[in-house]
Amino acid sequence: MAKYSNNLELNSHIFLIGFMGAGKSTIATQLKKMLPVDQMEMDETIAREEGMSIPDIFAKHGESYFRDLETTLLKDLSQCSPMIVSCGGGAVMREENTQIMKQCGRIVLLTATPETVYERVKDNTDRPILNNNMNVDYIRSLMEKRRSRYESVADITVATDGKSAEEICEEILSALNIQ
Ligand SMILES: Nc1ncnc2c1ncn2[C@@H]1O[C@H](COP(=O)(O)OP(=O)(O)O)[C@@H](O)[C@H]1O
Ligand SMILES: O=C(O)C1=C[C@@H](OP(=O)(O)O)[C@@H](O)[C@H](O)C1
Ligand SMILES: [Mg+2]
Repeated sequence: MAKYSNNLELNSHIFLIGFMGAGKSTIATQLKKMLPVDQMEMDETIAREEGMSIPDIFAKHGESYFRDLETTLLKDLSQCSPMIVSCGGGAVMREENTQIMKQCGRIVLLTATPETVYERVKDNTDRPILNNNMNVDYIRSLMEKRRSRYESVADITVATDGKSAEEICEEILSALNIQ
């Protein structure tokens, strides 16, 4: 693991994208251990700056308010030194957001099957979009709606089912030629 950390300078951000539960936050944390750069969790930053949780932001202000916060944060990020960015699963659905990401980083799509996603997120109540629809069928249908968007914006794609965080990171670094 440490083999990456001594001689590497990232020259652009690494944006982790993909459906809820694909493992973006988990993999960002693992990548941070392998690379000498900072990590940014978009949801966490937004929640901290707003002083309330993501479900509370959705409940109080609505989804489009949250989406505007994502865009503002990405604009700010584009001015920062390279880091590993764990995006919210819906961030790339907005074209403006994708343009910002493309200009200042590489986009890594993490995938997982609907069944895997369900198993990973079923006991969690932090995702307002799933809170009233926590079942495999709904996850599958929303994933299908988003799939082409995710695939078309990604520079590389890594499937995560049945893999450890370390294995996934090794695949990402290899595909990005970072070693
Ligand atoms: N490769 C993996 N194998 C098993 N569990 C995982 C894996 N990646 C993430 N998880 C688990 O799935 C849940 C959702 O992961 P998270 O990183 O929050 O996803 P995302 O940020 O994409 O929504 C967490 O409980 C996490 O521990
Ligand atoms: O897919 C989405 O629309 C969302 C994904 C969430 O992040 P994760 O993908 O990290 O769960 C969070 O940004 C918000 O609940 C909306
Ligand atoms: Mg996350």
